[in-house]
Amino acid sequence: MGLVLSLPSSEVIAVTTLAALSLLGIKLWQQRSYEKLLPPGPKKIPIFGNLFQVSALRPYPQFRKWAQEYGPVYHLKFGSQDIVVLNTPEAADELFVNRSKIFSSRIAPHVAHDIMSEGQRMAFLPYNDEFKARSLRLADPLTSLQPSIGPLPSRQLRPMQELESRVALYDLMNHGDKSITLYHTAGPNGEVPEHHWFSLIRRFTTSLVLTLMYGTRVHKIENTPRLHKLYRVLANMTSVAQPGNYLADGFPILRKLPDFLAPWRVQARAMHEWEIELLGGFLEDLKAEMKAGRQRVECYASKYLKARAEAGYEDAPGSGLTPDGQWMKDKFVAYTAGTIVEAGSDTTASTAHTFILMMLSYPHVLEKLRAEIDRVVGPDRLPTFDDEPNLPYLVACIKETLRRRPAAILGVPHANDEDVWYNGYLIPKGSNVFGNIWAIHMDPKLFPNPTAFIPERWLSPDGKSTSWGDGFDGERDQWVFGWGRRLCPGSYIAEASFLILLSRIIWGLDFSAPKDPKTGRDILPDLADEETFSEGFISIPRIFGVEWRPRSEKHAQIIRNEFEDAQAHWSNLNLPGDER
Ligand code: HEM
Repeated sequence: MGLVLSLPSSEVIAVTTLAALSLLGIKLWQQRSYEKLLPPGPKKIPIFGNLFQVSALRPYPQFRKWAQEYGPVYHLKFGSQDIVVLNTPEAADELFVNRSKIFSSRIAPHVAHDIMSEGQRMAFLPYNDEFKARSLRLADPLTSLQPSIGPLPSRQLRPMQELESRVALYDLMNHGDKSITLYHTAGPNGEVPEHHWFSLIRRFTTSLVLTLMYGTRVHKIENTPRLHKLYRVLANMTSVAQPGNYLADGFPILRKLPDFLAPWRVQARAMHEWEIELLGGFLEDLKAEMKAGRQRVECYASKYLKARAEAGYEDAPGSGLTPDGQWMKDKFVAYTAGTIVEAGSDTTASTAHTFILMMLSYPHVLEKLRAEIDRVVGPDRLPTFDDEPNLPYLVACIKETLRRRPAAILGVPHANDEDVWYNGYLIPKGSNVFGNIWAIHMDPKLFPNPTAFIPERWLSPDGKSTSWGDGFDGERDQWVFGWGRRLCPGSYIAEASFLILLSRIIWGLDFSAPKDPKTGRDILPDLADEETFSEGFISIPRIFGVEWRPRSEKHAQIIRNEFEDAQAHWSNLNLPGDER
């Protein structure tokens, strides 16, 4: 017979309680010791961490306050998700650039990526084989878009930027005062009315990325439901993907709930159907035209489909990669090209909107800029890309706009594939690591008087040159396009768009804010008020009125002639002409 311990029941309870308390004590001690290894940060509450201390849709003001309190790096917890925030260029360069092998992944937002995008949205892809297959194919010299940071391939788009900017200039000129005489209100989700001047600049940026990806253009704004849907898809994505917006992102355990207890899943699936109708529609149209033998301008998607067909995958429906892991199937192609269309449209357009707001808010800057452009270009022709070396103040004004109000205000967080030690702190594997662009751009040690708009801060001491400063490591002096291997692949395209569009606007058009009939003062959004800008991880200006007119009849005539000439080019390129 075995030994049977027979303790009185009160003793059993005492021993069990003691054991449980000791275990809990050890666990808490381990937890405390572990927490001491992490970067400093605000106090966390059990289970939820810091989730309720920050606005899910407008986190950047609080992220900046914490940067001022905790210094170069701090740690947060959103549910079970570790969040690490880097607040100096040195910290971000060290992890995202010098240790890019480890810090180039993403923690995909579960609801936005896994469900709504069926795991196919490129900007959220982890640094895995799918990402690399996508990148390698994009890097193929046959395709139009170079994947990372090379300035040269983006030049292929310049002829289109040159032509499309003529159309934008003509549109703004003819738009006249519609933005102020018609009373415009944004839609319930911030939708921009099609008659508003914001739409005219968006048409320019969207048309460019559509040409690049699908070989077609946006030749009209009215009655283009697809165009309007594109912006709704984009706005929806930026709010669904915002970290902290869905509990299921921070608490993986909730993902096991059945549908009837997980309304977000049902919603996100419906959003997927709604998105793919648009993104897949672009691809299906192109395929149909290719099958019918109709030629579009060479573009990324047509080259990709041709190359894929030659490799034996003419039809490859579905998500993910082909069985050999080499080629994207249709949904993946649609999301890849679609991501570039969405990533390249509103970020660039909204920065141009912000630029106009800055010019109206700082008239002495506008005066100085116009004097530079008039001196270099004169009244007889439009500015061109060749003028860039002689327009340092323009480049400085664009950079100051990007600094003062970066569109992707907290960037897109990276994730680390291993535990990492930095400055004596542990950054746990799988953290969501933010480069706090907003705190860096607003740091008075780097940018004295940071809320003021001072283009001169970017000029060389003799005032004669400005570099874009977004190249490789050491040269960088602004961080609006992110870091390392995930650095924005469209940065050179965006800069060229700003250069050609904004130089032409300043050259050819006068613009002013509407006046308050009572006070006679300009009605302009307040730059100090966060509500001037939208919520979501792309934070962009809400619509505001501007009156547009040509600077002189001579300027107007040149703008009309250049627009007419562009129509001939569209026809030669087999692209639709502008309908107004
Ligand atoms: C003012 C304009 C723009 C801004 C502020 C901007 C900003 C950014 C930022 C901050 C990132 C994340 C970088 C990182 O992870 O560190 C990004 C990624 C990306 N951008 Fe841009 N961008 C702009 C224009 C464009 C344009 C014109 C295109 C396409 C033609 C584009 C395509 C992309 C793509 C595809 C990604 C995802 C890259 C990846 O995940 O590897 N962007 N952008």
